Amino acid sequence: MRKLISPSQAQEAIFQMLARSPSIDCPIDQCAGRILREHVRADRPFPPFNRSMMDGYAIRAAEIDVSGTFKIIAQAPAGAPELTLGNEPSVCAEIMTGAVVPSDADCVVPYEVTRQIDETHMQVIHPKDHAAGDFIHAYASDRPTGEVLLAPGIRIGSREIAVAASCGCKTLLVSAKPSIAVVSTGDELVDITATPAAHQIRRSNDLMIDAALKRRDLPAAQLAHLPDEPNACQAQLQALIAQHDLIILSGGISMGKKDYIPAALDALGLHCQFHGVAQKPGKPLGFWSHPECAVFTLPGNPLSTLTCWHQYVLPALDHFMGHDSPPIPPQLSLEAPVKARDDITIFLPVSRKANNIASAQPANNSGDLVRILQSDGYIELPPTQEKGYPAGKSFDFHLWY
Ligand SMILES: Nc1nc2c(c(=O)[nH]1)N[C@H]1C(S)=C(S)[C@@H](COP(=O)(O)OP(=O)(O)OC[C@H]3O[C@@H](n4cnc5c(N)ncnc54)[C@H](O)[C@@H]3O)O[C@H]1N2
Ligand code: MOO
Repeated sequence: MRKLISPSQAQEAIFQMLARSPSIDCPIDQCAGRILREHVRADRPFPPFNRSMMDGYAIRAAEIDVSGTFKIIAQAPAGAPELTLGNEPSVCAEIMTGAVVPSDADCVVPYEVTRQIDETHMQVIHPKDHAAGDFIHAYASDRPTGEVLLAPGIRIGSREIAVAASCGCKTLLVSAKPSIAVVSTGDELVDITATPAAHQIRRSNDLMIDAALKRRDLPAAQLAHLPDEPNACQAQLQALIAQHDLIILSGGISMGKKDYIPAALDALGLHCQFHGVAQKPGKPLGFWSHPECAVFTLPGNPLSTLTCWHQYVLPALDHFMGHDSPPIPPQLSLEAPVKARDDITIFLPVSRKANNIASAQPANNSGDLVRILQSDGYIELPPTQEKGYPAGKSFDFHLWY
């Protein structure tokens, strides 16, 4: 490990070195969850005509007299071109929701507030209750033609799909998904299909990372396992670096005699941006870069891997994809006093209770992956000379994926 840097310096270093994903055209029905890389402008006004908001009658408001009676002279269904009421006074058109309001009408009166007199006449029950503009979604009142409706960098959800579809976008320019390899290391680890011997454990970090990536719609292109043997480890890493944009590796990066990863990455010509962060868990976190590939080395203890994935890899993926305005983390306030450190940041697992209260759920240590089940996420406790924080103090909360 090198000189420890702070969590914010680590994040800054990652953002500075990480390239941007290229943009690709994507069919609109496959864009949900992706990051937009173009401006989408209104190709016509929103709405493109005076749209009736109710089923009822289109009238001229100034013609409502004490009798409230109108002659029905036309039908204006949705999907029919604009019509006019003409010169005859006190006439109306029967109109449907979504239909174009006749050019010389200015008010829509819903059926519920009228009474049908006969086949061709209706009466407005309370004549004084209606005015010009009622129940008309006016032409261009939402947005004029040419206005930017969607800007680059946003995550596309159902609302954005609806707006883009309304503008006639069959495809959208979005960030290409990176090819990601998730890599585990360590001779003590066996595949879940194998029965572990007494000295072995089943591999779980790789599946944990892949599951979190899948929730972000970025499944790993490859899961690989490296042996604790320097030459094989370096050769396999070289092949992985050649094939993928990002590598998320867990384990083999602290100070053990068989922690070969840092030396292998150095030997392969990658540049170590940092190795060692003043935080717990996750102190041996590292980041190596190369023009075509970036490697996150997450400490192998499961809670360290999980926390570092959330704190560093997830924002880095957003940055890589061009999504630069991730949501501001909610603040939770401590239910009871907690211990902190004066030299390092603590990421403390907590459960989220009503009224945004954080209840500490510390693990036994960062190898305890079962206790994490009782937490909903973690809060970030910066270093403090007091070595603790009182009940009621608020901190950024990050939900587990
Ligand atoms: N002398 C020092 N020793 C250690 C330091 C240190 O600063 N000085 N840091 C400690 C910290 S903090 C952590 S965290 C760990 C991280 O070590 P590594 O990244 O080298 O991880 P390993 O030693 O390979 O594994 C640690 C632990 O996690 C288990 N593990 C690893 N990968 C997986 C996986 N894919 N699935 C499930 N479990 C996994 C592994 O079996 C070990 O038990 O180093 C401390 N040591
Ligand atoms: O990074 Mo370690 O998580 O303190 O065991």
